[in-house]
Amino acid sequence: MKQKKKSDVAVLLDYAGSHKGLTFLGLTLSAVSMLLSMAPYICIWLVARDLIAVAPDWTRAQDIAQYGWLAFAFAVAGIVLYFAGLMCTHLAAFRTAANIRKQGVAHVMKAPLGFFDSNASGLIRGRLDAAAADTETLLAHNLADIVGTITLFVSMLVLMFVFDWRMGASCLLAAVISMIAMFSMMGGKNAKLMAEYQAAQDRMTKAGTEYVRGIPVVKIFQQTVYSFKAFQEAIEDYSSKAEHYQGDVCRVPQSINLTFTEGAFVFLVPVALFLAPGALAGGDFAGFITNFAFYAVFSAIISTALAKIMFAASGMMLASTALGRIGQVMCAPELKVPEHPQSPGSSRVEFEDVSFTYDGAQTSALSHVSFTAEPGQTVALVGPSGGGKTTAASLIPRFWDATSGVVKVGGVDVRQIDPHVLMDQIAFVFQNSRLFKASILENVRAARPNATREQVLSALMAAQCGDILEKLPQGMDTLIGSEGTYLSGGEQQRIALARAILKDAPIVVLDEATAFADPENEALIQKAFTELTRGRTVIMIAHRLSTVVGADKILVLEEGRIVEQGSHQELTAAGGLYARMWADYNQAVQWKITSEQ
Ligand SMILES: Nc1ncnc2c1ncn2[C@@H]1O[C@H](COP(=O)(O)OP(=O)(O)OP(=O)(O)O)[C@@H](O)[C@H]1O
Repeated sequence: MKQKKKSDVAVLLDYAGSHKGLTFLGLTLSAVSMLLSMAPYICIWLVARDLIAVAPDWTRAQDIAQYGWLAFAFAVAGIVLYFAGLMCTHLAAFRTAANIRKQGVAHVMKAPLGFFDSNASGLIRGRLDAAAADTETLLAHNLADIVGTITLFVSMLVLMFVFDWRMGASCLLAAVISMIAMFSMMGGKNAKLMAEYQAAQDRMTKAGTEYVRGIPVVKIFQQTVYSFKAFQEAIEDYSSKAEHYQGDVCRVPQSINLTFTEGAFVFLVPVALFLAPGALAGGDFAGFITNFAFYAVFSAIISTALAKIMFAASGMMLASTALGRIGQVMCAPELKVPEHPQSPGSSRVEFEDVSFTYDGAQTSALSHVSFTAEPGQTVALVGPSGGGKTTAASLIPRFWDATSGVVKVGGVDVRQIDPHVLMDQIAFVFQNSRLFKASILENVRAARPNATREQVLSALMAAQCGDILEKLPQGMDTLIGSEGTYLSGGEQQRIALARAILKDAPIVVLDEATAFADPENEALIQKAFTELTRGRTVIMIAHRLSTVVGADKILVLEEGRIVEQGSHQELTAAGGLYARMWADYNQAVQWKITSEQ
């Protein structure tokens, strides 16, 4: 059965949780305040009625001061309740937005780590933050305005019968036409146009951001005209859509809407002129004038309420888009946690006929991969770019789960191991290991929060970071990334290695790229690698073949398959892909040495 889609307001109220009551209280106060704000108009009507009744002997109108005070009291009470209502809706809105942020972050925390690879965490946080903020206006202001306006319309229907239904109907008619014009801009086929217009606006913002981000590359390669093209196309697309929507589609309904919003009395005057002769003949001209005065003044509130509804409609759209973005975050896949977790028996890593396809990809990144890394062994993954090395390594700490086949650690399927226990078993170092904006001490200690300073220092020394500590003013207490303390790529890599050394996990997954490093750094990184991998099971993604010569086993991955495996000697003797890669590597080294001579 097709499930009925929940309205945006219902979804928001779900997020409000226990603060739902506060929202309803705020909305009730807003409705009551709208009723109170109409009372002064009735008092004005009473004053006008009494004055006209006693004219020209005004002294006989004794109750008018009393009506004046009453009007004042109602107005003040209306304002007080309005602000009290706003306070409730604001509190509820802020708490709901906080709930959205909390629930979003809690959900994202359950996502597999690989999710953050394709969805930068900053982007997720930014999206969640902005979207949560966008819902605030709806809950804090717009809903109260909508409830206030509905109250106004119901009261108008009542007032139509209390005073003069024909004049009341003329005011109501103006309001109804204005609303129809407004909704025609947003409903039907215009809703699709509006969505396209908003999508074009989104694309333009993204293209602008991309353009600004790419400025350094653009400058280096002198590609100013080319790079601006995408941004320019996005701007042109947006402006043509905006012109079409705002200019062609909205011109007429917008004009009608504004005319009737600002001139809610347009039908009142002709209706009054039409009714005047009858009132004169009927002998109650004074009553007629009084009613006219009431509706003429009352039409001012209609304009204000309609203007509020217009803002509310745009707030609804903003919140609807925001809820869509929040929904995307909430749809992040969840890492399945085993009900009866098992403990890994050793540091053996095993792939049994493992295949893996990324979400949305046409081809598999890994196909039927099987291999074993015995405790203490080093297994190197080599092969052409895109062969699946990083993917294979990512399946061990469950960045992703295998699409088919089993990845085992210590004889247990990784999906059956408690994620925390699994993480404790594995230390991983990637090419661009991220360091936090914190001290070196805290960065390294992230691996083992209860480690002492001495333990951190000894990990730093094992990772060959002595020279880094020496040149920094506060040694390992120096904050990284602030006040000019920036570390080179190779230096950052060594700090990340210290972190992995401190973790002291039995399995090490490492991406051996030394792309950042100068020869001096490279030698130090190699030493740190040796410290880190000693006595551990190591799965190493190797980019430079010199580092894999001593590996116990080398797996050559091409297009997601293991095409060769064996030791360096066996593979070079086999004369296959590895032998060709090795020959190419030596030639490149030779060429480097010759050109440096
Ligand atoms: N997050 C992702 N989403 C979709 N496809 C991906 C993703 N990451 C990698 N791929 C694809 O999976 C395949 C294997 O990529 P992988 O990064 O594992 O190769 P690799 O051997 O590590 O390459 P390199 O040596 O260049 O780092 C490639 O075709 C790649 O395009």
